[in-house]
Parts: sequence; structure tokens; C-alpha cells
Amino acid sequence: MVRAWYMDSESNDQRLEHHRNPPEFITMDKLFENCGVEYFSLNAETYKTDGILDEIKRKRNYNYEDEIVCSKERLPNYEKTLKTFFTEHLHSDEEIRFVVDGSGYFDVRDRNDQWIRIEVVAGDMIVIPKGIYHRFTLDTKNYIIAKRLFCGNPVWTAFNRPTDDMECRKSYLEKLKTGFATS
Ligand SMILES: CSCCC(=O)C(=O)O
Ligand SMILES: [Fe+2]
Repeated sequence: MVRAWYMDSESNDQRLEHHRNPPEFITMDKLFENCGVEYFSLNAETYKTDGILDEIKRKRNYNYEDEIVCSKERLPNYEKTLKTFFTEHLHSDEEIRFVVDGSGYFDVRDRNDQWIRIEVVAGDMIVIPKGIYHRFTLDTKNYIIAKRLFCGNPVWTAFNRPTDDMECRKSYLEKLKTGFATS
């Protein structure tokens, strides 16, 4: 079961859970309403044949797919790349990740600029909207494999905060006011 919670403001080890005291969880429905992050629960054992991932890809036009392995042995420039992932940034396209093995945390800024930590494990798929500030970290197990989906030719460019003049940022802020359309 996917979990998401508001983070404390401690700056110790980013790989720890960082709950507030007492913990404050948020459901995936509320997360979508709050900041437009979408969540799909898939079956990591059967996704190749059960048709659910295929249907999401078809409906949303995700015609590009590859796989990223984050582990000390297999991620090129391990330390540096993880640092880049954890630097607060946004993209001009959605960031779509489907976890097939391992686990990690996606942190997103809610509409009040508070960090929400989303714990992802095998079977979890999240869609981080374009223009939202976010970051990623491994947890203490230091291992995740995720499929990266994309509409068209992938662009992974990260724009570090602050980058508030970008069109995608402005349209994201507009959606915060008008609401996120359900797909
Ligand atoms: C779980 S995917 C690893 C992180 C990543 O690809 C990203 O932040 O862009
Ligand atoms: Fe990102």
C-alpha cells in the first residue's frame, strides 16, 4: 500500500522517513487534489500480461519506455546522479515512473510549499505533473528499478529551483487555482 506524508524539517540523512511528530499522512486522492500528482497501483508480478500498464500507455500516449536502475553498482556516477535527483527541480514534461523492484521516495511540494514524501515500492506508478517542484531519493535499502515512460522523445532536463518564469511553472500555478482535471 502506497503511503505519503508531510515531512519534518530535519536535514539529517535524506534516506530516512522524515515523519512529522505526530505523523501526518495524506491519501493519494488528496494528494491529487492538492498538487496534481497522480497515482496508479499496478501488479509488479503480472503487469507484462495483465494489460493494465498497456491501457494506461495507450490512453495517455506514453509511447516511450526505458528502465533505470539506481544502485551503487549499476547507476552511472552514482553519488553525483543521486545528488542531482535530490536537488529540488521541475521539468517541462510529466515525470512518469513505474517501480518494478526496490523502493524509494519522491518528494513533492504541496500547494503551500510543504514537502510531501511519497514512498514507492514495486507496483506503484506515479505521474509528477510538469511544473511542480520535486526531488527523488533512495531509501536506506539503496535500490530501485523503475520504468520511465514518456510521450514522444524523452527529455529529462531538470530545472533547479528557482525557475519560476518558465511557461510550465506558470501553467502549473494556474492549475493550482482552477483545479486538476481527472483523466
Ligand atoms: C525511481 S526513478 C529514479 C529517479 C529519476 O529517474 C528521476 O528523478 O528523474
Ligand atoms: Fe524530476
